[in-house]
Amino acid sequence: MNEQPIVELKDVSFTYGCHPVLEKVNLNIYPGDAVVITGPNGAGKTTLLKLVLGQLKAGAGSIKIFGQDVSQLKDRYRLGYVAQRATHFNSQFPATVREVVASGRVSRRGLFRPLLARDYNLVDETLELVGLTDFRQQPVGALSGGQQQRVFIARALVSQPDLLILDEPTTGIDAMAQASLYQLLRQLNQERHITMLIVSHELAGLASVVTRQVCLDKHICTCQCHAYPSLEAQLSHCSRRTAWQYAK
Ligand SMILES: Nc1ncnc2c1ncn2[C@@H]1O[C@H](COP(=O)(O)OP(=O)(O)OP(=O)(O)O)[C@@H](O)[C@H]1O
Repeated sequence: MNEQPIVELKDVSFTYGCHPVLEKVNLNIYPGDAVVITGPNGAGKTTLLKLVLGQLKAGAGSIKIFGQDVSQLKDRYRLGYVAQRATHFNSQFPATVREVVASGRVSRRGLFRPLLARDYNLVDETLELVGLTDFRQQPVGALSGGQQQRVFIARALVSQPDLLILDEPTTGIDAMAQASLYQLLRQLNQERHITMLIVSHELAGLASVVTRQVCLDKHICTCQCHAYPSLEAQLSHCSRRTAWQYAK
C-alpha cells in the first residue's frame, strides 16, 4: 500500500512503573480503515489508544499520527475520541444534548473563539446524522445509555475528525441500541469515509462494520489482514484465540 498511514506504530513498548503492558507493537491504520482491536481484559487496548491520542508517552518505539510524531501533533481535533464508559453520566447534569455536542466544536474553533452560526449548523447536521434531532433540547442525563453514546459520538464527530477512536462503544447498551450503533458506524465509515479505530469485545456485531481486526495480547499485536477467506472466518479465529487466552 503506497498511501501514508494515518496511524503508524513502530516497535512501541509501554510500561506502567515496572509492569510491562505493550512490547514491540507494530500497527498501521490507513485512510478508510475501520480497525477493531480485541483481546482479553488487561491486554493493553486502552493503553494503546491513550498512546495514539498522546495521553501517554511510549517507553520505546515511535508513534506517528498523520505522518507527524504524536508529541508534535498540533491539530488534535483531527482525532475524535469517545472514551470507555462515556455514558456513565450524572443524570442531574444540566447541559442539553445540543450543548454537549456543541462543546465538541470548541477544539476546532479554539478555546477563546465563540461558536458561530455555521458551527451550530454543523452541530444540528451532526445531531441529524446520529438520529438525535428530536432530543436536542433535552438534558443529556435524561437520555438512555444508547442515546447518550450517540451524543458522545456526535460530540467527537462535530470537530470533523479524520480518525474516530472508540473505546468499548457498546458497553452497557442493549442489543437493539447496539445494532443501531453498528449501523451508524458502518454508515460513517462507508458513506462518510471516516477512518475508525475501535476497541471492543463485540466481534460478531462488529463483523459488518470493520475492515480489519487486530488481536492484542499483552505483548504482541498481530494483524491478520489477509490470512482468512472472509472476515467472519477471521473473527471466528480471533474469538477462539481470545477464549484460549482467557483460559490460560
Ligand atoms: N494508570 C495505570 N497505572 C498502572 N497500571 C495500569 C494503569 N492503567 C492500566 N494499568 C494496567 O495496565 C494493564 C493494561 O490496562 P488496559 O486498561 O490498557 O487494558 P485493556 O486491554 O484496555 O483492558 P479491558 O479490556 O479490561 O478494558 C492492566 O494490567 C491494568 O491494570
